[in-house]
Amino acid sequence: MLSTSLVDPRHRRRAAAVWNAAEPGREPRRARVNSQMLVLVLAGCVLLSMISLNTTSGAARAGRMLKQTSPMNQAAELAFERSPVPGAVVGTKRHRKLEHGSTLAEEQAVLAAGSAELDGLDPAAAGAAGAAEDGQGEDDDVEHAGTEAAPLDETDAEDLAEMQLEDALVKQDEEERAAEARWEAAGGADGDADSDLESAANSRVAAVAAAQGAAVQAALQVAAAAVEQQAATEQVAVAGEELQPAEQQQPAEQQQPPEQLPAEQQQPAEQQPAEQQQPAEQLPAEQQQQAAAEQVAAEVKEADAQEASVQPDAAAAEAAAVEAAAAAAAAAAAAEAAAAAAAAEQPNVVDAEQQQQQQQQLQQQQQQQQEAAAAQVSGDHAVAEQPQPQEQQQPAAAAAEGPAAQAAAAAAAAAQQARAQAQPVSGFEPVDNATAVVDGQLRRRKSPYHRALQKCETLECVRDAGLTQKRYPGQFRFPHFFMLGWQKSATTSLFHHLVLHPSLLCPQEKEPEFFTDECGFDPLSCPPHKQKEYIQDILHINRALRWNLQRAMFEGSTHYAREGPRLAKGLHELFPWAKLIASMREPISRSISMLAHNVDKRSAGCLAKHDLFPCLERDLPALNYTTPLEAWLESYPREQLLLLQYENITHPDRAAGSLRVVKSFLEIDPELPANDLPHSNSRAERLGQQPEGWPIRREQYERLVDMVRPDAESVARIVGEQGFGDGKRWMAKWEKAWQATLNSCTLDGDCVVVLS
Ligand SMILES: Nc1ncnc2c1ncn2[C@@H]1O[C@H](COP(=O)(O)OS(=O)(=O)O)[C@@H](OP(=O)(O)O)[C@H]1O
Repeated sequence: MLSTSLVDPRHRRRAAAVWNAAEPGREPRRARVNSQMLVLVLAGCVLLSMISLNTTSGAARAGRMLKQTSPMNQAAELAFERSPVPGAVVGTKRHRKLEHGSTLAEEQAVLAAGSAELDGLDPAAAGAAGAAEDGQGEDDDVEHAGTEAAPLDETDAEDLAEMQLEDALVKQDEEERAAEARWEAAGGADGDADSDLESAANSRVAAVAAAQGAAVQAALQVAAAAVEQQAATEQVAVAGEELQPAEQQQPAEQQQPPEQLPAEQQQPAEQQPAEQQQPAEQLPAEQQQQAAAEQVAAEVKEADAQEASVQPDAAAAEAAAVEAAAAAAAAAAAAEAAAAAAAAEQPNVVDAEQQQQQQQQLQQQQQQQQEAAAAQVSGDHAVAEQPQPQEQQQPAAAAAEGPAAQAAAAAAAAAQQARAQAQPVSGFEPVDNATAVVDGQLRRRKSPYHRALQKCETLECVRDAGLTQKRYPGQFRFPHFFMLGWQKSATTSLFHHLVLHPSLLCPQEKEPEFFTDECGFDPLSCPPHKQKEYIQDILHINRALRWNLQRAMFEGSTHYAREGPRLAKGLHELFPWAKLIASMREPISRSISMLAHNVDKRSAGCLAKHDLFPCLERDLPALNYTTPLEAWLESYPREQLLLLQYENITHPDRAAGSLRVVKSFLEIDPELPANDLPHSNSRAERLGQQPEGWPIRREQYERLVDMVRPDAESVARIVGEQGFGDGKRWMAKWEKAWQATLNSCTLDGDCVVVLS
């Protein structure tokens, strides 16, 4: 207003007239005043122009910074966005400034002098609001003025606005922190509660995530276990083809007992819940994963309502899967241990024979399925007599065809041998046991066989259940096997070893002799109360049922072996599935051991008088092996009988291998318990200080040998013919025992009896 009045010429003339009229003679002083006022007006115009420029440019800079640093100030940001001032104008100015090369410190030093003009200006509000309220024309003026003004001035204005905006932002942060502190002080409890809720929510999320993770892990483990089991099953199938299990050689009605049926065939569908009809380990891996994923989804959904239930379910699934993996790993470890043990004992003659037998099994798979196993027990395989497996013959044949063919054949033979060593010796299939462990349903649910056995009080019932009812994998028939004898052939030691096995249950006593002494050799005609007593008290059926038949019950009565002609048929009618174990000892030694066994009876005089011959001559004919052995072989399939040789299983270097063969035959882990045969029931225990040293005349002993030799040779023949082992080596063991006594004889013919 002032500047306008002073500059206008009409106002200036009117003011001069008034001034001159009122005070004549003031003309020179008035001229000076006028010139001074003109200078002041011009200075005011320049100042106004600068103020206008600073305000507009500051608004642009403030809006840009607000956009970058304070998204919360939406009003200022919106104003900045609507303003056409920033963009090219500000950018052009900034670009131009950089071309000048001025630093921020130089600009701030220049700005410091005039910063007082803008103190108190709120750039966020005034600048942005001003830019929003200003018209396009004014913006054009700013643009024009900016380009004409010194670049340093424009930059100074921007930086000043930026500094002020930073101060404003610091102030805003301080205010927010103060507000936060006030809010916390006033609502701490609520804050804690929220924190707790958040923590709880996080915990729940974490729990669900953990459940998901555990279940997924369980699914993966189940899938891995299934894959592993499938591989193991295929391996067993290969072994079955190679070793030809005994069951495959059984008569038609026995060739596929329930335990060999697929699980889904063993259990009628209508008798099983859906989830039990196809146990998890029998599902394809993909289905298991899908099922596990569905379970996870259900569990996560359920977690909202019942959070705690998720973890146990997932943990149970994981535990089951881990158990499965552990069982599979244990089975694999057992197989490896067996292979390693076999490899470690290679220098041993028996183990070398075992390996040869395994090779022979591979070669003779279509004819003599367990010949090698029995031969291992007998330890009578002559290396020179071993027919070469085909795989070993191939390299020799290939030698003529060139080194490459020979190498290939050798590699094949080595692979075959390695595979044979990796396989269980015979019978024992870890997969079956692993399956039994993996299938958690087995422990919670009774098989039809189990339910049928529960009701049995008669032998006929037990037989019918064993023949007709479905069993789960891993369940043994009841009873599983018999130790038939023969007496004084280390049967007690073997019994003591077997009862320690985790898959076996101990009967009431070692030698109940039930069928020979209680039932007149006809089990099914036995009085009902005795049958019930046998089932419940001797064989402890309830104990077997408590173990869900996953532990096998057996019985060992050494009279059974010799009573083969009267007992074998009846026992087979009753328990056609039973496995039979028999051990034979050199007959003269056995007879002397029998005398020691009956030292408090009629044989006391024989030993006391040191006159063995009459007693042995009396007893030996009754100790015939051949007739009862043939009786057992007539009634039972060869594959269900394991024939041991005492001299082999009691040999310190061969006992372990023999025990493995026994347990493999029984389809239980051959490595448990540790394969050390105890020495039980020795004549030393009975006779005290005189367990041996009985004199005998050479001709007497030779006569005894002549008495037993035909039976011995007959046994050796059966051993060879039936594939129990090498008959000649069998016979050689007994010949060696006889020769030991004959070697003790003096030139006068006085000998000392040496027992095997
Ligand atoms: N590990 C070991 N090493 C060597 N000898 C052993 C071993 N275990 C048992 N035996 C001998 O076997 C004889 C006892 O056999 P049994 O237990 O079958 O006798 S019984 O029929 O059950 O009474 C008995 O033979 P004698 O001593 O000659 O009487 C035992 O000493």
